[in-house]
Amino acid sequence: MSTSDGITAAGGWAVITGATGGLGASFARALAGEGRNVLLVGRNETALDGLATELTDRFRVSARPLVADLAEPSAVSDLVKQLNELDIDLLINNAGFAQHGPYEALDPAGQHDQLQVCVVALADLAQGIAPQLVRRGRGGMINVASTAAFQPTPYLAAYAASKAFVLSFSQALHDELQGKGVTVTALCPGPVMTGFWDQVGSTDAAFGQRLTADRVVAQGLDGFRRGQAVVVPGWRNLITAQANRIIPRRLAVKIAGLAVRPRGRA
Ligand SMILES: NC(=O)C1=CN([C@@H]2O[C@H](COP(=O)(O)OP(=O)(O)OC[C@H]3O[C@@H](n4cnc5c(N)ncnc54)[C@H](OP(=O)(O)O)[C@@H]3O)[C@@H](O)[C@H]2O)C=CC1
Ligand SMILES: CC(=O)[C@H](N)C(=O)O
Repeated sequence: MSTSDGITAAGGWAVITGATGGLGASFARALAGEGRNVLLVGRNETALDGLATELTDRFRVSARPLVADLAEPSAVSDLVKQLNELDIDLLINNAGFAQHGPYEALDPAGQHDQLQVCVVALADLAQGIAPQLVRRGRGGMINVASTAAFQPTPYLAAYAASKAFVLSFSQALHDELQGKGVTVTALCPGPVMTGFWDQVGSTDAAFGQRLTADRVVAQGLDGFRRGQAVVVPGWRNLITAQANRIIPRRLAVKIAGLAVRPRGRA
């Protein structure tokens, strides 16, 4: 059985990082609902087990939980080895989190982990599976960036920079791999009310058009199937992203900082 994007439903696996909730769980449900086998990666074993059971029962697919802390370089290299023992068609590089606030007040270990998860692990996983995608000449990856990728963002400085990396990296890979039958898409959501914001601790930085996780995922998968390099769900988010490419960068930074500044703090 083969789906419209050429990804084999029977046998081929989709790997979803950050599958324990939010966008990742929504990707897992959408893909399993199409008959894909799914490998669910995250740290919360109970949540992964629960989702794997749900997907197996509902959709009669294989759903495997895989516990890994992507802030740990050795866990990422172990994961790459495991991925190469499977027939992977699709990588959803989704795990990530943000720290918000005045830079000097942010937890240094958290900042370091944020870069490990959002940048280093994402790039290592992409490179880990690229050879098998190219060898087969089909499938691809969706790398989850953000509307924060389009401009430097005060109070989300490292997070926005990490998402700018994801956007640039994905656009470059898209160009390299499209001639080899492999699609790479950067998905750039605006605010989605997931556990992400509980982890951030406030919604002060939730700037832009709010959409549900299911809608963001549906648009991401649709854009991927159309071979798009970049998907920005929501027309208002798309206009803001485009405007930030046109206006002077200094002005874009100022506006972003005003939009997401911590309320009630300096
Ligand atoms: N929500 C939003 O407004 C937006 C989100 N995004 C991006 O979307 C992606 C998904 O976020 P969202 O679903 O909203 O947030 P959630 O907090 O709901 O999900 C984040 C996922 O990332 C996983 N994760 C975090 N740290 C690690 C780690 N060290 N190792 C392994 N997995 C980890 C979490 O799993 P666990 O805790 O089990 O490890 C969880 O499954 C992120 O990359 C985020 O930056 C982009 C734009 C807007
Ligand atoms: C500031 C935002 O809402 C952004 N899309 C994100 O959190 O990644």
